[in-house]
This record gives sequence, structure tokens and C-alpha cells, in this order.
Amino acid sequence: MPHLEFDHLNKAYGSLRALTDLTFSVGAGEIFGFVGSNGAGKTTAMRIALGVLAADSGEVRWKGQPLDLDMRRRVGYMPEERGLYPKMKVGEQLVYLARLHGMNEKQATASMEQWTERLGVAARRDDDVEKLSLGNQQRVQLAAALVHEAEILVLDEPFSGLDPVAVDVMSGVLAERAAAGVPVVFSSHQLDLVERLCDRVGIVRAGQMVAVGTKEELRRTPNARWRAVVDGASAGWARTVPGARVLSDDGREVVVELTGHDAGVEQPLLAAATSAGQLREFGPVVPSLADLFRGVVSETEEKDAA
Ligand SMILES: Nc1ncnc2c1ncn2[C@@H]1O[C@H](COP(=O)(O)OP(=O)(O)OP(=O)(O)O)[C@@H](O)[C@H]1O
Repeated sequence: MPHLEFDHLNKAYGSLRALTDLTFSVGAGEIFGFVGSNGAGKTTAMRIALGVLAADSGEVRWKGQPLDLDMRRRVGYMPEERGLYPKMKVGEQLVYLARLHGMNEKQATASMEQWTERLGVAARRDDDVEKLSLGNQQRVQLAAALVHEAEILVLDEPFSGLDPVAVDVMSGVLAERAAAGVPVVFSSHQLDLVERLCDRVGIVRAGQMVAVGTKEELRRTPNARWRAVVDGASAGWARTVPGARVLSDDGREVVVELTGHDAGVEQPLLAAATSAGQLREFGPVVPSLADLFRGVVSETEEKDAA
């Protein structure tokens, strides 16, 4: 499978190291969620991919070749600072951008019509961009990334500021482009969305990739977590279970970490819960991406402090 590879990118702004050996790759047809705290280095990495910014070392490759000027014309990019001409009409602007990327007038017009239709801004084709609401400007920005039939999509926070309907449209479009074999990388702070949409996720912290993998891979914690809801129990019942570490206990709902993942590891907990009171709910806890993110970020912060 061809890959878009971000290979050992290093970048400093003066004395600030924005990226340190940042490495990850995105397969053709894969949606990759690029997440990290503010200032972690996501925009810097994406700008380097597009050649808007030069890396101090490292490179970005597609199908084994460094992204050169010609290849970069085939990348659909949605910059964080957005990049539309405010006083140009939506339709004209998209045709212009498609032509810049090598389409002829007829192809560019057909593509503009198709994408404005798909993204729900067809009625605004003759309006200046600045007259559109921010969310609609963003739909046009996505159309700008797609209008030249990009071979690669690199999108910086494409979901910020969108209403739920626009989020669904945007998600559908990204899934469709990925299904057509396009590698899609996007950054976002909306972790629920990243969790829903992405095949793989990379968590970057202070310019370094601190966790990368499928959601299942990232969730594979060394110990199992279980949750029990028990009515009429006295608080603290779970502490007596051998090997259990109580993570939270509000008297009714208890979350416990058990050593390992072996089959039946939860049985002593289940037995204790049943005898503690009226057992209402019992099951494994699957951490959300937000939980993983907090865990990874705080864990690396602790390591840094040590
Ligand atoms: N042009 C610049 N000059 C100096 N420092 C910069 C410049 N651009 C970014 N930085 C710094 O580099 C670091 C990485 O910034 P970057 O914008 O890549 O992060 P990000 O992960 O995209 O953040 P956010 O989620 O807030 O958009 C930050 O500390 C930022 O302040």
C-alpha cells in the first residue's frame, strides 16, 4: 500500500523546538487523526508537508518520493489560517484554484459545481466569500481543498466551527475520498469526532509523537478496567477484592483496575459486587480517545518532570 510518510521531521523557531523527530505514516485510503494540545506542532508538520514551511531536517514522502513542487499541486490542503480571497466570488475562486492546480476551464467549472453542490454552498456561488458565515466559508475552504481532485488530503482543523449538519457532510466527504484511495490527515481537538472517523490516530506532544496506532491498539492498556453499579452497598466494598485498584467510587458506581486481561480476571470483583448489594450494572470500561489522550499527555508530563 502506498504511504504518505512524515519521516523524522525536525523544526525549530529560534530557540523553540517545535518538532523533534516527528514520524508517522498514513496509508492510501486511510483517515489519520492528528491530535495534540495547543502548540504541540500539528500545524507546523502540516505546513512542512505542503512546503509552506521548510523542515530543518527530515522529509515528507508519498509513494516513496519526497513531495516536490509538482506533487504538492496534487495535495488538497486546508490551512489553519484559511486562505480564501475574501472579495472574490465563491464560484470564481474555486474555478481559479482548480485551474492553478492544472485543470482546464471546463473541468474546473464542472468540479466547482459538483463540490459546491455537495457541500451545500451552491446557492452562494455568486457571493463574495466574506459575505458568508464562518461555517459556510469553511465549507468553501474544504471545496477549495477538493476541487482539483486531490490525490492527498491534509486538513488543519477542518471541523472547527461547523454545525452538526456540516460536520456530517464533511465526515461523509472525507470517508468517501479515503474510500477512493486518498490518504487523509486531519488535525482536530474534537476527539469524539476523531474517534468516530479515523482508522488511525497519532497523539503529538511538544513536537513528538507520543502514541500512534489504531484505536484498538491505543486502547490496549496493560490492565483491565471494570465498572460496577451496586445499589445499597457500603462504600469501599471493592477495596477488599484481591488485585483490584479502585479508580473511582461514589458509593454506587465503582471503577476498578484489575491486573492483566486474563479470562475471568473480573470474577472476584463480580462476586464481591453481588454480595455487596443489588448489582445493577457490570462490565468492562472501554476508554474513550479523550481518556487515552489525557492519560498519554499526563504520563509523558510525569516522565518529563522525573
Ligand atoms: N512562525 C512561528 N514563529 C515562532 N514560533 C512558532 C511559529 N509557528 C508556530 N510556533 C510555535 O511552534 C509550536 C508549535 O505550533 P503549532 O502551530 O505547530 O502547534 P499546533 O499543534 O498546530 O497547535 P494548535 O492546536 O494550537 O493549533 C508552538 O509553540 C508555537 O508557538
